Parts: sequence; structure tokens; C-alpha cells
Amino acid sequence: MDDDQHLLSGENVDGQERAIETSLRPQHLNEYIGQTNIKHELTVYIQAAKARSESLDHVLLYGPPGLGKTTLAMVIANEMQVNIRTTSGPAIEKPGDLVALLNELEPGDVLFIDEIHRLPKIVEEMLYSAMEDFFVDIVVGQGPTAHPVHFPLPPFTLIGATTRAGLLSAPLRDRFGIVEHMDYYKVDELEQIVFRTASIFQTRIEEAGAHELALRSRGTPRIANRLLKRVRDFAQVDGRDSIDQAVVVSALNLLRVDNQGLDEIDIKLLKTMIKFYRGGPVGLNTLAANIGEEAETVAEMYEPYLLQIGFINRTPRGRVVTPAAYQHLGIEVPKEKGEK
Ligand SMILES: Nc1ncnc2c1ncn2[C@@H]1O[C@H](COP(=O)(O)OP(=O)(O)OP(=O)(O)O)[C@@H](O)[C@H]1O
Repeated sequence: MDDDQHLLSGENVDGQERAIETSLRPQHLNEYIGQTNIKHELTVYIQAAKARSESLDHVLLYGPPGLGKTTLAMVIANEMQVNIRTTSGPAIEKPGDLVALLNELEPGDVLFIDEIHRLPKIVEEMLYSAMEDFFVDIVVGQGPTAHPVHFPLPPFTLIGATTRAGLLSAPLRDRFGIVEHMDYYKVDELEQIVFRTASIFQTRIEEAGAHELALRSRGTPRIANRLLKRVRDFAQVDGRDSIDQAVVVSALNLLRVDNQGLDEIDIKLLKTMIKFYRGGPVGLNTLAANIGEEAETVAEMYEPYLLQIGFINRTPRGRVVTPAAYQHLGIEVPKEKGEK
């Protein structure tokens, strides 16, 4: 993965970044910016569960990468005053791995499974009884001595996170009592996140600078924080004691992040659709192959934001470029599209 791709991917890639993210994570719901409806609902469910001294119902968080699913899971555990164990779908390879994790839970604890759509089927099936009735049946021993053992569990809360809710099986999805869709953040919310991060970094940023940065962050806190870190370096080398709009614009232009937060791959994707497919419709796999990306990468990282800002539409026959995208690229809208 090249550097610019990393810059806007929304994916969390290296250990150093993870350490910085940990230091930036809000601890309480009232510090968690945006996602107002979700916060409101969770406040009620958390209060009710605590009043009944029960564990919180299982929670499924879904939405594009970098929107704060892990952060929210940690905030929930903190608000419930319980421990959280975090893992991910691909890390739980066999039933024994899941049993080992479940075995360490205290009553009420949170088990957070990121990328839950990537759990192996056999592990997922074991989760059904764990979630519903707090037990698992495991087979101990091998061959003729193999025998089932009923393994009771303390009540716990499973928080699952996924970028692809559509890939979850219905039995698993149905076992989550609380299902929340994380939305892209609004510009003013991203501005607040930028100010918050800047103050943790002990960096000064002007209102217009924070606004410009928010505009170019693809609605994603992780990207806002990442861009702020880069821009801070430019400001420092320039000898500025505060980040203003001009330094944000020049730094992000240099990093090839445009004023809608699009990078070279987004532009390539749109231009390919326009040049080779007359603006579409074109299928996801064909499009991905044309721009040299995995179909999954396009589906998870590029398409959702382009859909969100209305630069592409999904039709039963494939993706189409909208007139707004033509205008953004400075390409004349073909007559038949402009008329729609
Ligand atoms: N609502 C928010 N308020 C303040 N900071 C936030 C918020 N949401 C996310 N962040 C910050 O953005 C970064 C990314 O968040 P997080 O790791 O929780 O994303 P994620 O959605 O779990 O990503 P992934 O799905 O890739 O794991 C963290 O540094 C976090 O502090």
C-alpha cells in the first residue's frame, strides 16, 4: 500500500498510529463527538442495564472504517464500568480460541470483536448459544474418548464491529439486540474532533484551518486526525505557530487530497468510469480490475464515500457517475446525463 493510499484509506495500518489513536480516544459518551442518535440510544440502554444490574444487550456497530467503532466499544465498557477484551474475526481461528477468550470474562464484561464478518463459520456457530443463553458446548478429547462438555459462561456483552453488515449471516445478526449504523461525520463534528486532537497534540489551529481540514477528511475522524498530523509538520517546518487555512490548503494539495477529500484513486475511478464506460453503468469487479484495486477495497473504502457525497449512484446494472462528479472534475456533462 503506498503512502497516499494509507493517508485516506480510513484503515488503521501501523502500530505507531494505533498508539497515537489510543491517546486520542474519548473515554466517555459525553466526550464522544457526533453520532448523536446512537449516543442518545446508548445512554438509555446503559442506564437501564445498570439500574437492573444486568449486562448490556449485545451491540452490533457497522459502517465504514475509521468512524470510531472501536472507540465507541471502549466508551460503552467504560460507561458500564466493566472490562473490555478486544479481538478480531480473523484472529479467532478455531473454537478453542473463542472458548479461551470467553473463559476470561467476568460477569458483565464486554467482548469486542472487530471485523466480525470474518469469523470462521464454526466459531460463529459457537457464538450463537454463547450470546443467547450464555453457554458453549465443546468437545473434549479425541477419537473414542471424545465427549461433549457443557460450559456455562457469565452474562457478558458482545460488541461486534463490521464494515460489511451485508456479509453477516442472519442468525448472527439477529442475536444482536442493539444494532447501530455509524454515519459519516458532518463537517462541524469533524471540526470539533480536529480541535480536540490539536489540543491533545498541543498544537494551535485556526477556525478556518480546522474547517478546511474537516472538509477534506471524507467524513472520517481517523482521516481528520491523520491529516492534522501531516499538516502540523508542514506548519512547523514553515515556522508558523498556528495552523491556518493557507497551510492546510497547500499541504493537502501537495498530498493530493482535493477540496472534497478525494485522492488520486477516487479520481482515477471516476475518470475510468467516464472515459471507458461513458459514465456507467459499470460493475464493481470490472471497475476494480480497471483501476488495479481489489473489488473489496473499492466496495469498502472508495465507493461508500463517493455514494455519500453523490458522485456515483448504484443502479441494478452497476455504478454510474453523477453530473455533480463531472462538474467537480471539470468535465462537461454528457447531454443524456444532464437531463436526468
Ligand atoms: N466520535 C469521535 N470523537 C472523537 N474522536 C473520535 C471519534 N470517533 C473516532 N475518533 C478518533 O478516530 C480514530 C479512529 O477511531 P476508531 O479506531 O475507533 O475507528 P474504527 O471505526 O473502530 O475503525 P476500524 O473499524 O478501522 O477499527 C481514533 O483515534 C479515535 O480517537
